Amino acid sequence: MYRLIAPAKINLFLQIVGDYLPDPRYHELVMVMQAITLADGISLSPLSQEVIVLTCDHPQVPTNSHNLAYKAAALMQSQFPGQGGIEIHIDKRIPIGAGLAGGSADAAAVLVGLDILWDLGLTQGELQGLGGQLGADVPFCIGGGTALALGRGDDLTPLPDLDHVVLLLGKFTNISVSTPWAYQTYRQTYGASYAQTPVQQEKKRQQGGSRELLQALSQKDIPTLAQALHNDFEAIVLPEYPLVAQLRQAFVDAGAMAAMMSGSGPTVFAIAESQGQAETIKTQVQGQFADQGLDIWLAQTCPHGVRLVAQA
Ligand SMILES: C[C@](O)(CO)[C@H](O)COP(=O)(O)OP(=O)(O)OC[C@H]1O[C@@H](n2ccc(N)nc2=O)[C@H](O)[C@@H]1O
Ligand SMILES: Nc1ncnc2c1ncn2[C@@H]1O[C@H](COP(=O)(O)OP(=O)(O)OP(=O)(O)O)[C@@H](O)[C@H]1O
Repeated sequence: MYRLIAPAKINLFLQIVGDYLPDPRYHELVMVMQAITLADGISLSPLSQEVIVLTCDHPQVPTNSHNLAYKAAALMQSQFPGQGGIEIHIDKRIPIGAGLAGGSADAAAVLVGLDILWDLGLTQGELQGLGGQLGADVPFCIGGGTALALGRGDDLTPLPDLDHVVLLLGKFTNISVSTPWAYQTYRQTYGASYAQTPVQQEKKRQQGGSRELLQALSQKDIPTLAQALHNDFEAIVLPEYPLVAQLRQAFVDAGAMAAMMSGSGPTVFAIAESQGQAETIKTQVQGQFADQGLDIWLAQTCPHGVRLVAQA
């Protein structure tokens, strides 16, 4: 049995530039993505029959072919036939529909795990190419760390690692945001202002503010990086979910360097100066939203993606 961990991600920067020119169903993005220590556990066991059996300890996660981890196994079976079947178990720790790429992380873990189990010797680039067939976030989840993500979000350039920056993550139990809804709503609201040509897109990228964040990152200047956090989705998610906006402000009022929504939301992450300060902020903010179903996790930035942790 092979056991892997599948780190979640947050978006330190997320700019929607316009339509993704080869395929206008997608959006052209500028993102800085960051793996974090909050991670799912994935167990893989070979089966002699060419079947896929998937179980998960979370009732809301589908255990059929709608599960992204199942899709990853089916893709690997189609690309590399004759390797037998696989039993997958997911210990779900990443909140669902949270903007943390929970499904994408699990899919990435299945790709990496089957590459090892079947001794395929695939390169990271080949694994990321397979991941891109499953979803835009999957390629990043394979290698993790810190990366600039352009195009659909799967054109990745590794960036200097952020060393164990202390984070708080906050999500209301009864609020989940569908990523397709977020993009559709963004397009309905702002589509008229999309950059239409490659020249306009490049100008928008240059003026979007990512340069300041990338400079702070290269200098490991966390306070400046904190002020350069950005997420275009906030403009449509925060008005729809005022509690999320209040949570973002509460983290800052309690002393966090900065707070920002991750991905299409609704998780809000905040940067703390230390583990101790994070504990204090957590207690204070938890008290402010008592009885409103707020979960808060402590985590850190993580320099890697999927990792094999045990082999039995
Ligand atoms: C919001 C982010 O999580 C930020 O990291 C990602 O952009 C979303 O990545 P993801 O969930 O893996 O997205 P996919 O599963 O590939 O696509 C889901 C839907 O999101 C929209 N989508 C996704 C990525 C992208 N660059 N433009 C889009 O418009 C498309 O309508 C697509 O049908
Ligand atoms: N392995 C999985 N784990 C969690 N959800 C999954 C999985 N496979 C499929 N899903 C479905 O995907 C939907 C989105 O879940 P997920 O946790 O990936 O959202 P997310 O974190 O917002 O993703 P992203 O940040 O990539 O937009 C869920 O409603 C669930 O039905």
